[in-house]
Amino acid sequence: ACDPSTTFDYVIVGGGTAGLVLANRLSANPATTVAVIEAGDLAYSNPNVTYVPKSIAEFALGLGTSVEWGYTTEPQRYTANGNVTLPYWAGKGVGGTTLVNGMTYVRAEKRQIDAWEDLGNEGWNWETMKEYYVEQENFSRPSEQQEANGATYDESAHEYEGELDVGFTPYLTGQGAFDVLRQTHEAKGYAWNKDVNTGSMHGFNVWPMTLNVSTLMREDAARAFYYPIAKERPNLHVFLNTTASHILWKDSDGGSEKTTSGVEVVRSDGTIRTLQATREVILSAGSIRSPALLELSGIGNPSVLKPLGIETIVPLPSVGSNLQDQPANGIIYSSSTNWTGYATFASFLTASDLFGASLPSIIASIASNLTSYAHAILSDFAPNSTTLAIQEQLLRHQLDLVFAPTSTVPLAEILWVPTGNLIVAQFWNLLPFSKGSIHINSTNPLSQPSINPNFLQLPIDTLVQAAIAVHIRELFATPPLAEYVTDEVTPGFAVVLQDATYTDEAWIKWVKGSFNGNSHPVTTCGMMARELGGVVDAEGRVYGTRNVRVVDASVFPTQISGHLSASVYALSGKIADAILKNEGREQVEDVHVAPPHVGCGERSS
Ligand SMILES: Cc1cc2nc3c(=O)[nH]c(=O)nc-3n(C[C@H](O)[C@H](O)[C@H](O)COP(=O)(O)OP(=O)(O)OC[C@H]3O[C@@H](n4cnc5c(N)ncnc54)[C@H](O)[C@@H]3O)c2cc1C
Repeated sequence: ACDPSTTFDYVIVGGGTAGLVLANRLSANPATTVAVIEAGDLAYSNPNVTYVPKSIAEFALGLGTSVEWGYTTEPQRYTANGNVTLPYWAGKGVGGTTLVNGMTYVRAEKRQIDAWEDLGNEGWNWETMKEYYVEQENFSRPSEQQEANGATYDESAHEYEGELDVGFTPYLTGQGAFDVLRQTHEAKGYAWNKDVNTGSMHGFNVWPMTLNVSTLMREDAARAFYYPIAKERPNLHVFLNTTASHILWKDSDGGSEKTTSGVEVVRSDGTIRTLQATREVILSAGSIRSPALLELSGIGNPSVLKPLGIETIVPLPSVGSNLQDQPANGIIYSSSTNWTGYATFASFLTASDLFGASLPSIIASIASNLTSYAHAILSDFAPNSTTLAIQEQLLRHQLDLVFAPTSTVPLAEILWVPTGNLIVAQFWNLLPFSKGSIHINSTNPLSQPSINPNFLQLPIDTLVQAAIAVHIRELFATPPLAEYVTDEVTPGFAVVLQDATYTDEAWIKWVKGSFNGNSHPVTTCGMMARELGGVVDAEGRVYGTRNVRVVDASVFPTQISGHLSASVYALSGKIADAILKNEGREQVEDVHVAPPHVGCGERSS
């Protein structure tokens, strides 16, 4: 039976960062019906969401509340004691992880987006992504006072009439902090970067945030892409507090590719319902839940599905594997100044900055270890997820891209946070080689999948983290910054001797004993050539299916040096256009070849 209230052209699972861009674009045509299924609720006037922090103590107030899933990782084998579990954050509600994130708006490095094309993704390069970064943005120019505190920008890198509000925090730390940090970086040979969002990220910069500078509210995905259109589009329906359980398949579709008919969902009262999709089902449930939903629907690695009694519908062995996330540590100094405000200062450094004259020997060492790295990755994956040759090829690609002596791709990020009588340098290896996985461990769609980022699996990643730490110490010892600090609080010279080098055991031990995860998971449904272990093609279509896509951070072919949301929005905008283009093509074919298709409660033309 065809019930218009449960039948839509497109069913999007996940009303988050990617899902709401898609919903917005696909429902622009009033004749197209779109359903969004969201496990959480609206957070329109939730103060934990809307609040713009005045100091780091107020960072992301929604974490640990109802707008956050509250995941934890599997025990992390490569930590100091080998069994630490870490909190793993993800947003829940209309707006997704942008309800709880740090609001940093930083795109990516040009060369690393260009490299997505090398992995079998035709048309994915900086120029094509840039169109969407720019088109979506509603950039607010900084005030004179903000400029004096370091908030600068390149006019040509931005758009001023898009939907996504971006601007500098009105609480930006003053007290000369910008000049102190800038001069210190320049003294060490790291240039000041006037705008981190031009595709050239290198150096020291002040980053903008996803916020509305007039209303002083967080700009989450719903404020940008859903609330402004919600009332005027009866063809767009959001199912709140509704969790998708699995994709439904048509029995026979006359082809080798599987065709979906919709999605089964569970409402918060436990009732089960079906939403039909006449065109496509699009998973935008994020890097944790999109691979889980594929597995619950029979798409994945048979060695994961079979023990759970799930029939393999499409064998795609790398679903859930290739997880890449970043370990983060913090170095803290005491300061004689009492710092106030919210700091948005960051430095992005390359492998050549970190390793200097030792870079050739580091490259040689990584190159000679590639096979053993690939073995280590393979041994932590589910059986037959990938092959040694594929993992070696992917590692080689990363090595060439990131460690080449002339590479511009940032490997390290350092956030500088002067706060109270402290200056904190929070830092992470942006592009670790280690790989983890996310898989279901139960057929219950409501239970948390096993999340294993495998932080610091490969020793090179710990070494990079230690090399960043050494650089931070050098920066703290360089004037003028040196004049503003009194002592090292963390780790402290008693724990790691002042002159310890990055290979020193004390650094390695401290990094492994004190890191946290960044909750920046990507590549669990990687967009890559199928031969490389890709899960989706260059338009987000799941291999082996006719009308199922994944569109969210899980399809990033690689980790990036930017913060993820800007690139998730842009990626989603680009795939939405591909879907619409395809739709246009099909409609032309309908007119010429087939009788006009009038479905259930949707297209009438
Ligand atoms: C603590 C934290 C800080 C961060 N800071 C920044 C930052 O400062 N700047 C930045 O750019 N990026 C940041 N990020 C990363 C960035 O916000 C995310 O990577 C990005 O928003 C993810 O977008 P997505 O579309 O892939 O998933 P999400 O935005 O997470 O959307 C997925 C949606 O799907 C829903 N869902 C999941 N499963 C189901 C299901 N079965 N049925 C129905 N709905 C479901 C979820 O509830 C969610 O709403 C941060 C992330 C975290 C966790």
